[in-house]
Amino acid sequence: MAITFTNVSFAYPSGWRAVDDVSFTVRPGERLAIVGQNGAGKTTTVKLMNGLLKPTSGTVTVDGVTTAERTTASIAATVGYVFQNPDDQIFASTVRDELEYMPRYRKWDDAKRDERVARAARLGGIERYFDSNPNDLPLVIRKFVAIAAVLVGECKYIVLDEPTAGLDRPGQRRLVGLIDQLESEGVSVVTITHDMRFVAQTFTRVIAMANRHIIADGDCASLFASDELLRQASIRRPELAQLVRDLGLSDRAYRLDEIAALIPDNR
Ligand SMILES: Nc1ncnc2c1ncn2[C@@H]1O[C@H](COP(=O)(O)OP(=O)(O)OP(=O)(O)O)[C@@H](O)[C@H]1O
Repeated sequence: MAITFTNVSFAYPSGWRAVDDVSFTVRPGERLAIVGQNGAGKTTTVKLMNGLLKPTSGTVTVDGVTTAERTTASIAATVGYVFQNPDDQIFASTVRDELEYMPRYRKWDDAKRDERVARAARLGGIERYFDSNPNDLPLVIRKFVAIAAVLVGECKYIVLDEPTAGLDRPGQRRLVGLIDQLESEGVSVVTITHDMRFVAQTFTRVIAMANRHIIADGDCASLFASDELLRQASIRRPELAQLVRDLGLSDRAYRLDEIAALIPDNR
């Protein structure tokens, strides 16, 4: 059980090759951040995961079945995709209708619908907005409506495109809590992000992309330790990692607890 890319390339109809010979696997319950310069191919890569795009060459399999043989709607039951801009996703005139769309489409019975909708709304912290028109809600809440609408489904893999963009601190905390909860349930979370603080706090595995290719796939410490990889991917090292490096304490520490342990006790 996994999402597996094997030598995947993708060219848009214009002929522009956006992803070139990419191979990697996303395992159940894993959390993975995909980072890299603008135009590196990150969004194209995650759209290949849920069949929004199909490879031009190579194969993408979801739990053993190639996406080329499945409809996007059927893959979406396994791989959920939350758009960067909630307004590209939300279409219903109340939050309740938005969350109940999928159960209706899948013809779930009322008990299952109510249970899944209530859970998703609780995870997204949006219960009190059920009867609101999403257009009347602030961006932070709309982002959680979009996430909750995907969580209603029983996806084993969830893709979040730039989830922290536009989020305030409480929103970021809620997002991290939600990712923790999904991990505990064995759901994989794949995130595209430019927010290196979020990556450092929330992810252990990170894929860096540059110029259509994967240039690194491993732990955050290894990526943050390499000036060359950061340069190629146009990524800035998180402030804490840079600070401990400048102080000569460590090349690999980047989390507060690790850094605290490195500081000599001067009392
Ligand atoms: N529909 C399209 N038709 C043609 N080219 C496209 C299309 N969508 C994206 N591209 C091009 O493919 C390349 C990769 O785009 P992609 O959106 O995957 O990059 P990205 O890494 O997600 O970038 P960003 O961080 O800016 O979102 C870019 O050069 C982009 O201009």
